Amino acid sequence: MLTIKGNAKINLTLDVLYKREDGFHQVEMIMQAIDLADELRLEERATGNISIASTIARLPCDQRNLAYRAAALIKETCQVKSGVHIFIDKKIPVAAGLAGGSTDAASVLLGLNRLWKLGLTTHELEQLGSKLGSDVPFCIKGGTMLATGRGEILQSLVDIKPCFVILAKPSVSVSTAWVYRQYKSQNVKVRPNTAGVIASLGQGDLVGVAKGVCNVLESVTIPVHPEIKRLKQAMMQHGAMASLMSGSGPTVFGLAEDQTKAEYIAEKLKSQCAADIFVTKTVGRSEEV
Ligand SMILES: C[C@](O)(CO)[C@H](O)COP(=O)(O)OP(=O)(O)OC[C@H]1O[C@@H](n2ccc(N)nc2=O)[C@H](O)[C@@H]1O
Ligand SMILES: Nc1ncnc2c1ncn2[C@@H]1O[C@H](COP(=O)(O)OP(=O)(O)OP(=O)(O)O)[C@@H](O)[C@H]1O
Repeated sequence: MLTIKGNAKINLTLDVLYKREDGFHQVEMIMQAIDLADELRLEERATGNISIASTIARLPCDQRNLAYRAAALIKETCQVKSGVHIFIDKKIPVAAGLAGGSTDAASVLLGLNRLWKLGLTTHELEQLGSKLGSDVPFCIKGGTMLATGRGEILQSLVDIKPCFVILAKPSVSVSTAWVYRQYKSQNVKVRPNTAGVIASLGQGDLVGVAKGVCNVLESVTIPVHPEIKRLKQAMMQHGAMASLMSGSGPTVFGLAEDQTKAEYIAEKLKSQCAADIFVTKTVGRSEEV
């Protein structure tokens, strides 16, 4: 038996460069692991079957679950006879822009590599992960990364100066595929200065990072769900250093230098906004096991 934690992510920047021939969009984004995490328990099964159970009733337990697909892929690739039962203690909101499914898939790849003693390198696990979804390779690596290509090509950046993260998840769900389909570059008013944010990270300049956060997918999701804009404004009004929609949305994150401030902002949001509110913090690569 093995237990493993899968961290959620936020996008500090997200730029879409162009639509590719394969239908995906070429992106450039700075991704950050956060401490909000699902916990997965993996138990080997001699029967050879893969099964899934979770704390969320509406999550599918078959091939539609990314964790199931990850187990099936690594089992087939490495010709493993054993099966596995996967229990997912779900803490990350679903369809929220926080890579909940992707991080479960990453945890299954990392966990089964250990449980089944397969000896795959991190790079090999990333390659398998990219077959499951664009965010999966980042979820395998964590920390602070520049992601390019369709999101699967990673370059380590200097870890963000540790800070607190307030998350506000409105009750709507957003489909990532739909958001990319609707994306039109002419509707984007401000694009991220990715190089500038990377320079701020390198200098340990959290204020510079906060000033630079920017996500072009807001141009699609906010017009349909204006509560995202209201949450962003409320975060700033109560003293967040920055606020932004994560990924394709709808979750909004805010950054705060200290825990007291983060909890103050969270309390204000809880009393004023219809959203699930969490306080968490950034996780650097060096802090991971
Ligand atoms: C929005 C982000 O979460 C930001 O980190 C990612 O770009 C999306 O990553 P993901 O959920 O792992 O996405 P995937 O499962 O690979 O793709 C879901 C759908 O989103 C669209 N998609 C995704 C990534 C990308 N670079 N271009 C796209 O157009 C594709 O239509 C795809 O069918
Ligand atoms: N293990 C899983 N956890 C959460 N969702 C899953 C899982 N497996 C499959 N799904 C499905 O994937 C869809 C997207 O959920 P997920 O939580 O991964 O979205 P997301 O946070 O927006 O992802 P991303 O930020 O990578 O685009 C949901 O409709 C859900 O039913």
